[in-house]
Amino acid sequence: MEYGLLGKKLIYSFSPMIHKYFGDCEYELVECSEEDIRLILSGKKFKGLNITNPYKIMAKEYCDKLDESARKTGCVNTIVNKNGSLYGYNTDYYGFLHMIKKIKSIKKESPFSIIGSGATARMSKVVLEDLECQSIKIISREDIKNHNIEELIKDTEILINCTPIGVYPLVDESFPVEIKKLIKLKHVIDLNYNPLNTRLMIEANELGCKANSGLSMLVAQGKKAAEIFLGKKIDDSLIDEVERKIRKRLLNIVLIGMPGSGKTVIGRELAHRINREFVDIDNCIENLHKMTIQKIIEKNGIRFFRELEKEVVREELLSFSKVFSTGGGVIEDRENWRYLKYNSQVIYIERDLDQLDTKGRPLSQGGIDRLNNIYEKRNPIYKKLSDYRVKNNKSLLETVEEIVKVYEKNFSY
Ligand SMILES: Nc1ncnc2c1ncn2[C@@H]1O[C@H](COP(=O)(O)OP(=O)(O)OP(=O)(O)O)[C@@H](O)[C@H]1O
Ligand SMILES: O=C(O)C1=C[C@@H](O)[C@@H](O)[C@H](O)C1
Ligand SMILES: [Mg+2]
Repeated sequence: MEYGLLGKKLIYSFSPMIHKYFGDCEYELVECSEEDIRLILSGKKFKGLNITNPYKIMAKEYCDKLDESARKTGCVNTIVNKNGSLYGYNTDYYGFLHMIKKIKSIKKESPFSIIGSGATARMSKVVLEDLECQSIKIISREDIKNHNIEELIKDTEILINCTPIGVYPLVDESFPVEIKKLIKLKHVIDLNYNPLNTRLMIEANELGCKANSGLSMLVAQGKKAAEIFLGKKIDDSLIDEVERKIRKRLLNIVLIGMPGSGKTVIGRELAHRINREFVDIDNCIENLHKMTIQKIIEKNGIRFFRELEKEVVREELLSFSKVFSTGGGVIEDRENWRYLKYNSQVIYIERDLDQLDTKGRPLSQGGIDRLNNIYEKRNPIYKKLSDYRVKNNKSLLETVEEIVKVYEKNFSY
């Protein structure tokens, strides 16, 4: 192995993609036990490594020299092999520093709470101290179990999650601090990045707080690691560019809206136009159950159908880089709401009610009054869940073109 990442569980990692952008080097993901990692580090048959959880503290033992970031944090996430001598760094330190400096609304006077007690929590504390932040509380999982934590950290304005809670595939794991009780909370930084919007971030947004994921830190630490691996300077401006590229490449586009509004035909054409895979959730349900939606509902009832739909939504919407069309009723089940947000930008397709196609759609039967009823109930939810709204009262190709423009302009945010 030349370059790569060692850690216990790595299926969620974006590091190979990041190192492709910065160094275009062979970069492998290697899941290791502690014994494996000790053998790899002592064998020294590599050029450069990143180390992730839970081995960042242990990795320090194998380094002949540590830079300041590694010394101060007591953790190593980057090791370069120079003629048999191992040099250890903590590029997370630089990545987090870069990220925090970019968020203009964060002030050093703000009360911070760091949740976690591992290497990431240690590193975050050192960065905040170096930035002369005045109030930093560190809360471990033990503290959460033993105290009324929301009372203890009630002044928190900025909360930083340094635990892996909510990381793919356990995306639904709920955060142990009830953030709605933190009435001064303004900003949540979740240092996880897969899914792109974590449950904690989605809940923070619902409370009106700002939320950032760890993607910006991950890219910035990757840039620093690439510089160390390759022994060359990489311009800082590339950090934002790579982050934008990654977001644009990974974010799904999910189309929601009334039954018969054009989600499937638009989705198919859009995917073709921007060269992405297209997935129609209704079509997945039909394939899974080997029956048309109409038949499934006639035979087993709407409840049964909604359960199948939820199963498929969960399976499909944690992937990346696709265009999805959904069934009009996907928003009826609140548990699907988060799934629409985890890795996607949601576009509400709006078409005049008298233009909606009702053929073969059992729930749309009963004329315009029936459609009006459905619309009154669902329209506020479609609006609430969507990032963009696009009217489909023009030709199909014009509607698709409008969505392509939204995608080109906004998807990297
Ligand atoms: N802009 C448009 N111009 C002409 N026909 C359109 C337009 N948009 C949609 N249609 C037609 O409306 C019908 C319904 O479209 P489609 O099946 O894509 O809707 P849908 O939103 O996916 O419905 P469902 O919620 O039932 O899955 C199709 O026959 C489609 O060709
Ligand atoms: O998830 C990842 O790919 C990584 C996470 C952090 O631990 C980083 O320190 C590491 O370099 C890469
Ligand atoms: Mg459809």
